[in-house]
Amino acid sequence: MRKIFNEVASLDKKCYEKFSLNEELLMEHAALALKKDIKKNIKAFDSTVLIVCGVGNNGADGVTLARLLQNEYKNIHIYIPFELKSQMAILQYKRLKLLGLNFIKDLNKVKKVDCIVDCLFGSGLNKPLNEETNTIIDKLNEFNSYKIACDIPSGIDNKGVIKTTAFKANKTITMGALKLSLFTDSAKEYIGKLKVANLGVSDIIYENDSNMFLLEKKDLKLPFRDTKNSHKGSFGHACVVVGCKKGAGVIASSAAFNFGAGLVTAIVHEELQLPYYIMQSHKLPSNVTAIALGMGLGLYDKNELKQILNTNVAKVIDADLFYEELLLDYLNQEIILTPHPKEFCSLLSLAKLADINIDTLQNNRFEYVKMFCKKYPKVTLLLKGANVIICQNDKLYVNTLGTSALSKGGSGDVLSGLIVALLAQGYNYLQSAINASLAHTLVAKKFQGNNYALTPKDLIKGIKSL
Ligand SMILES: NC(=O)C1=CN([C@@H]2O[C@H](COP(=O)(O)OP(=O)(O)OC[C@H]3O[C@@H](n4cnc5c(N)ncnc54)[C@H](O)[C@@H]3O)[C@@H](O)[C@H]2O)[C@@H](O)CC1
Ligand SMILES: Nc1ncnc2c1ncn2[C@@H]1O[C@H](COP(=O)(O)OP(=O)(O)O)[C@@H](O)[C@H]1O
Ligand SMILES: [K+]
Repeated sequence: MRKIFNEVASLDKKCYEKFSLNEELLMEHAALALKKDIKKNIKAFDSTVLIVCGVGNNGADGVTLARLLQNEYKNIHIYIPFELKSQMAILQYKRLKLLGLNFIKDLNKVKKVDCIVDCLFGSGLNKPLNEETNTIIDKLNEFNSYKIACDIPSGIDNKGVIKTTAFKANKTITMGALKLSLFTDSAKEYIGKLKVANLGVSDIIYENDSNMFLLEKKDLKLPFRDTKNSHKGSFGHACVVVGCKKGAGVIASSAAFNFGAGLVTAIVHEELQLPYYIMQSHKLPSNVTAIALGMGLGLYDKNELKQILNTNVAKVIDADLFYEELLLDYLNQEIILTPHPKEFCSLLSLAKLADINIDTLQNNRFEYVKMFCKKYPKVTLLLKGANVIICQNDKLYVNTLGTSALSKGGSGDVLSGLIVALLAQGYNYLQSAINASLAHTLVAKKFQGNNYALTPKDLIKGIKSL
């Protein structure tokens, strides 16, 4: 996993004050990282590279890049639509002028471009884009070129919100370290592949401590069975409470069994047609080790619910339970909650933390997650979305590995099943949420069929061979 920061200006400052680097040095490295990626992806000398530079230091990165790319390609077009403001941009521009590079005045005259580098705005975007900038960005997005965003796609603000439009990158090369603004659901549409540019000192020196992390494939710890002298009881007994919408519980049960739970029982009111390896019972078995509850619940007897919730074993809570006030009684204990944004809005309202709509939540996902986990530090919260956020107390993790193939009824039920399987097998709450989420998203990523075709069954099948 990699550390994520709210901002990196303080990390840059540390480089200057503690390690005697300076702004020019960092910028040269920023531009070098951009150059390296372009050289790797654009091979032919005959190519055209368009560098679009804004008024601040993001623009200065672009101007510096233009200098480094001179004579590397036949056509380097530099487009500076507004008057430069930052001292570094003015200095780099002066150097560029002396080298005699090609500035363009009218974007409409550019017909074919192999690579576009967006250096309009970076971390300094602090107000809505004006009409002219919107038009420039929309025009850039129309080109069928390899598109790189310098630091962050222009148009995404420092909270990760897109007010009007944003540059749609194939790759974002972010400077120094990962910033939280890169990981909102809406930013995911624009970021493309994400790479961190080294600014001249190693990560260990550049970065400070952080409580926020980006999850990576290599973080996944599958529940491999290392013990030889084992029996089914060694891997726990997961119980899934099946509600009115029975499919949800059936999917979760099946996912749990396939992810290693030694025994799985579906808690049902009436006998269902289930895979033969899933047991059925009207009440919780005495040797239950973990419970999944809430998915497809519908109307359910409150006393029965309380009885299940009062059982002293690990639990993952999903879906309909986020609309039940009685859940509040269980939030001061260790428990995993897996709401999607609408359910989380309900939860925030029940907890009297906020009365907000989904848009407000989506524009402030990290803030609300942190606020909730501050009030309930024992809860492990997994907020679903294009980028999943997992938070416990003051530690926050982001999983960006999911794809829109997962935007289907039943995907979340599979996730609950995976989580309860890991809880049953003895993973702690945080590790259960993290590893189940990683497995869930990596299976979707690996899926061989068309991305509209993934079913819960495919997900469960994919779990077998991750
Ligand atoms: N140590 C550093 O400062 C480093 C900075 N680097 C680059 O510098 C960038 C940050 O530079 P800046 O802080 O100058 O910020 P930006 O280059 O993102 O832009 C800030 C400038 O744009 C103006 N502005 C903001 N929003 C606007 C809007 N909507 N419409 C019109 N003008 C607007 C501001 O008034 C300011 O003049 C980073 O994203 C990164 O690319 C890198 O070179 C690495 C080192
Ligand atoms: N565009 C997307 N990119 C990545 N993951 C997604 C996307 N859309 C949905 N998901 C994931 O799919 C799952 C959907 O869960 P949920 O909404 O609870 O569905 P259901 O209740 O029907 O099972 C979540 O884990 C969510 O993060
Ligand atoms: K940019």
